[in-house]
Amino acid sequence: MKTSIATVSLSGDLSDKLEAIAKAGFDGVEIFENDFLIFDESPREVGRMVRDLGMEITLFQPFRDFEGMPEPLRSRTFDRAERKFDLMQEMGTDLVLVCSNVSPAALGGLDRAAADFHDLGERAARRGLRVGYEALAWGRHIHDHRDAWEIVRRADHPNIGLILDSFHTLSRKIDVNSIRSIPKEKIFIIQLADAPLIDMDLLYWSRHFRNMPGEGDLPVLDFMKAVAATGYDGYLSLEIFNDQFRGGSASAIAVDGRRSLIYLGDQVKRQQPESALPVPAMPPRAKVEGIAFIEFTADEDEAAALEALFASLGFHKAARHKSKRVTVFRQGAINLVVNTERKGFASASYAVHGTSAYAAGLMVDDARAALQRAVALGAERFEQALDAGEIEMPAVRGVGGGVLYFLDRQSELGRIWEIEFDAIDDDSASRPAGLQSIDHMAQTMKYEELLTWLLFYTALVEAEKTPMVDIVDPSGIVRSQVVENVQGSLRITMNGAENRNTLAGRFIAETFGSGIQHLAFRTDDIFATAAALAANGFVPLAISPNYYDDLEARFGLEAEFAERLKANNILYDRDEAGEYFQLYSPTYGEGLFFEIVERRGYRGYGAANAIFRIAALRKHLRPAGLPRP
Ligand SMILES: O=C(O)c1ccc(O)c(O)c1
Ligand SMILES: [Mg+2]
Repeated sequence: MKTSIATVSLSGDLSDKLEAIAKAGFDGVEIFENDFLIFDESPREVGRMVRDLGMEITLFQPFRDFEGMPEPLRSRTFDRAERKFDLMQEMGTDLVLVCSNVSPAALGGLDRAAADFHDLGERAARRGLRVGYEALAWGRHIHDHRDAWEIVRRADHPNIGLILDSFHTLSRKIDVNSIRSIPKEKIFIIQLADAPLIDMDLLYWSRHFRNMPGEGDLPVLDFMKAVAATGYDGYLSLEIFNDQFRGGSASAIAVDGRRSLIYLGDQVKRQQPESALPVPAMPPRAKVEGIAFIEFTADEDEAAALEALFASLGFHKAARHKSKRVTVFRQGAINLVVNTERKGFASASYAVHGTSAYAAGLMVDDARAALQRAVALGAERFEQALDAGEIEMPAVRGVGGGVLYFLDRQSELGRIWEIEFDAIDDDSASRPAGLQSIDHMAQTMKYEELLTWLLFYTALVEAEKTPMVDIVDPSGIVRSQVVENVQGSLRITMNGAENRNTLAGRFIAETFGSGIQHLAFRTDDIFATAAALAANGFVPLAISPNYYDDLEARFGLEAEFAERLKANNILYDRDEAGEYFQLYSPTYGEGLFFEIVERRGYRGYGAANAIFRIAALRKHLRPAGLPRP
């Protein structure tokens, strides 16, 4: 599959952009005129830079306000085109994108536009160049690819073709099936972009909010399936106008971009196996049975404190690693691993982030296939030296530089606890509290990283995103996005902090990076669990009594039931599907905390309760600015 991206999609100057694009593995690049105009090198030099990086220039763009001009503007427009043709020949590209005219001077009429394109095609042919016509969603006369295609068809010139851009077609909700009958050789290139659904002016939406296929809400896959049905096998080229991407890391955005195209191609190939799109073969998205373990890194003192907390939550010390300072705490299907090694990656993570949950293990259908897919999608493989008797566990780098491991039941990985660990008898007095499994894992990150990890997870494993919700923190907004599978066996909540004053923002600042901020454990009986926890000496996060008065009124709860919730500091939510109960621990260290939930049919995450939980958790933070104890 040939991949390309428009330089406008990334931050930096042209040479920074080109380097990031090449490094991410793209085959081609669209040179956006402004990126060239503000750059000091000659067109010839730009062409050389692109080719030295092993890429080609897929097209030069945009050429604006061309078709339908009255004289004398028409002649001037053709002169302007000749100047750009000179430039293209120096750069070494044969394709220019002409976007539909937005000028008030433009005259309508498909035949007039077709005649203009025929003439332009003659001029282009003399130089061996090609012209692709794209309908902008806000074009003055032409704003629908069906009209643009009709103009190209009537222009009837081999050097004139159509450029389809998913944003322009999908933002206007134009039926994508109209693409299927276009001859593939008349489609000169495909531009791709997604966008979140926001009700706003089309031009503004397009210029500021586009994102990578799969990151937004537009049916880009349907668009791409229609394109593939024509037999199209050329470049897929990203054109992403996005304010945040322009200010972000060019290399990170480029990696996301290439991942989005590979994932899109993969979906097309699976749903339309007969399509000609040359997509790299890779295993399907991994099926996740659950989160098999979470691994913490800590020093000896903090490990002891964590251990005491785990004991109060009803975990028992279950196994010790045969050769490493690694202990497993278990309850139900939950494995919490504490690593106090002084060498290796756990130790390096501790040095950077302090006590933290730096790794997670997913139980999947085929761990090695999951790794293969992750690598095909451009994920960074994680490997470290093994001791004798250790099993190699497939892994990639995840959020905040942490590690995401893959286990399965079909290989020895499913017996990791028996193979690498010795079972131990726990001598503590704590009793199980009915915690069954990890309901969800909450990862906190900067807002700019949300789309990256959303795409990472959804491209890699069988899981989908749910709509973004705003969480109100007394010090700002945190955006929350969920990735979950239909079975509910994988639930990841990602919180994107916009500033460092929110609880989430502080977590990132204090632990020097993104990571797992909390784990939610599932119980089948929240009240029995609360009683068992109390017997173990667990002190829950205290919730304001005012919350319970409001709750009683809001849901029409029985006074006795509301009183019971209040007595146990349990938060409550309800929707059409059922009821939800939440109980929290205070924060540990720099903002790490635990949650216990019971779901009675409910599928959400208690977003309405977040403000109460955050306000309560904040009381446990040490004042900002004080050094770590
Ligand atoms: O916003 C624009 O003007 C613009 C220009 C060129 C394109 O290919 C496009 O999709 C949009
Ligand atoms: Mg475009």
